[in-house]
Amino acid sequence: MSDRRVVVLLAGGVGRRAGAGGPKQLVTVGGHTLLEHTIAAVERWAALDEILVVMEAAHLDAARCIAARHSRVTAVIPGGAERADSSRLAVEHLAARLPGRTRVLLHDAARPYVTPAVLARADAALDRADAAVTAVPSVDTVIEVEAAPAGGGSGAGPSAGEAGAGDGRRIAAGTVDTDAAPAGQEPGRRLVGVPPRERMWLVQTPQAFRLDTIVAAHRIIARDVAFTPTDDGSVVRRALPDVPVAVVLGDPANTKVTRPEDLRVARRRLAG
Ligand SMILES: Nc1ccn([C@@H]2O[C@H](COP(=O)(O)OP(=O)(O)OP(=O)(O)O)[C@@H](O)[C@H]2O)c(=O)n1
Ligand SMILES: C[C@](O)(CO)[C@H](O)COP(=O)(O)O
Repeated sequence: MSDRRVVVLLAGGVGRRAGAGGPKQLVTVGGHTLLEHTIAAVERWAALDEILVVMEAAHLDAARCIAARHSRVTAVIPGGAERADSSRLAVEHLAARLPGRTRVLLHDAARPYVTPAVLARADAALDRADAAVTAVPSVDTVIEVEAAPAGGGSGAGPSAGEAGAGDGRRIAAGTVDTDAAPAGQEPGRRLVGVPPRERMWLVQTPQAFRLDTIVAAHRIIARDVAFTPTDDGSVVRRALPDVPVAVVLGDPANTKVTRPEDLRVARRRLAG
């Protein structure tokens, strides 16, 4: 019998950056909520067995109402405070009833443009690895930045390619939020490093794992309070350094709805 394939849709965020006044996954775009668009996109993958939805706790009823129209959604469970908490709750929920060999694809509900081809590529990677992420090569040069010293200091920072000052004030990946400051009032930042572009890929979801691997990894990092992962591949990398995390080609079109402009684009891309 072939392995069961479960897609976990992570919809446990509150959507602060999208500025929609509530979780963006419940915003209606082209006649359907973003969550429904993502469920429908995942349902187009022929190999799918089931979908588990993780929803922000205050909006469980709305998600369950949506799920009732999709027979392959088997449960809607509450998420946690951080994305990694939502992932951990999801995989623990699955581990309570499914074998360790189950193929689990964790996917952002905020990525409604996912295609069957990308889901299939992530899934196929599990034939040769226990963990795999989808990613695309960066077409832009990636820079590392830190907050500029008070007074705007343009002082000489480390040269291109160096790791940076490491003074603890570096802006962590994922926390640089240009929406945080009104236009024209950008906080001062300076360039401290330019990693070689050919090594820079932008990680996306779906990310695919054997259930026993991702459960073990999340149990380990749940005790690692110094670690604040922004995706599940990095959870495996940190918790189980001997487990290779395969990288398979994602899709530049599989973007994440994060900011208000992404919702405007979604209205065009997901129209009728
Ligand atoms: N505690 C959390 C936080 C996020 N997510 C989900 O993970 C994906 C990426 O999260 P993000 O884009 O950060 O969404 P929000 O947390 O809603 O955004 P914000 O940080 O702007 O509040 C989304 O599908 C989101 O719903 C989750 O399941 N549980
Ligand atoms: C998992 C992810 O989509 C990979 O790019 C991303 O890290 C999610 O970030 P978010 O801040 O939870 O949207």
